[in-house]
Amino acid sequence: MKPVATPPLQNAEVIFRARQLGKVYHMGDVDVHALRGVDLELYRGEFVVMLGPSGSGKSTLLNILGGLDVPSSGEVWYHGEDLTHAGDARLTQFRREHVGFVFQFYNLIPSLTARENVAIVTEIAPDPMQPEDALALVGLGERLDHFPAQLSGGEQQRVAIARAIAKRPVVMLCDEPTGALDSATGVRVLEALEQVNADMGTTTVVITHNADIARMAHRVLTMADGRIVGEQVNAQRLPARELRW
Ligand SMILES: Nc1ncnc2c1ncn2[C@@H]1O[C@H](COP(=O)(O)OP(=O)(O)OP(=O)(O)O)[C@@H](O)[C@H]1O
Repeated sequence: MKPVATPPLQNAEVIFRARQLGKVYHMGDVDVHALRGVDLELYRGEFVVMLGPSGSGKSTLLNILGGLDVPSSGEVWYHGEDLTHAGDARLTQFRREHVGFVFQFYNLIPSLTARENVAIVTEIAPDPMQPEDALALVGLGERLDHFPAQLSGGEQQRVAIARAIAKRPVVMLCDEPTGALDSATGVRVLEALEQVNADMGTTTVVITHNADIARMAHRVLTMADGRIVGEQVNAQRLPARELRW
């Protein structure tokens, strides 16, 4: 299949805006500067891949955008709302209603089926998808009643993606979603994320150490030493299923 032309982002709606974000962790006598002045816009519907060496601040940035952590300095805005000064209760509501997280390890509940793992989230969301529909979207419509132990690693990760999308989040934040998977299985997981991004218009950020994955992105951000040091817009995107590593 031919690479897909990337639509221009200039006119797209800004979902997140970060200004001079800093994050310092105090470890005893030592200050760890995880972020050192990050400026960033994320646009509605875009697929962003974030690269950078270990310790460069990728997870810290993602966690702040998703309301799991707060910055030490600077500001982060979600639409018109200043998240920097939102209280814990508001951040919890923000995460619950608007953010889908996917991590390297799937964190499924072993005693629940795929359908039940997704239903846990849909039961507390204001406008959820049916668990069956979310699982069908990631290609698991035939595995609804399987327990995690009866699913492969890639299938478990796709259940985790279904769980994240079932509340119809505005943004999907994915930290090394293929980090524990072999290449063929990882490609299948990326296809699921690509499908969600295309079908639902969910702004998607994927952190990875794998530079090959950057070829499927609209935009590639590179971090180093707590800063964004590179930005590249792909004129053409490669479909996930064409990726090899
Ligand atoms: N909770 C924490 N307490 C103390 N230091 C932390 C904490 N979280 C992150 N750090 C430090 O902040 C820096 C940035 O970490 P971060 O996890 O954001 O990097 P990363 O680019 O995601 O790395 P990796 O690719 O290895 O996951 C590192 O030096 C890390 O040790």
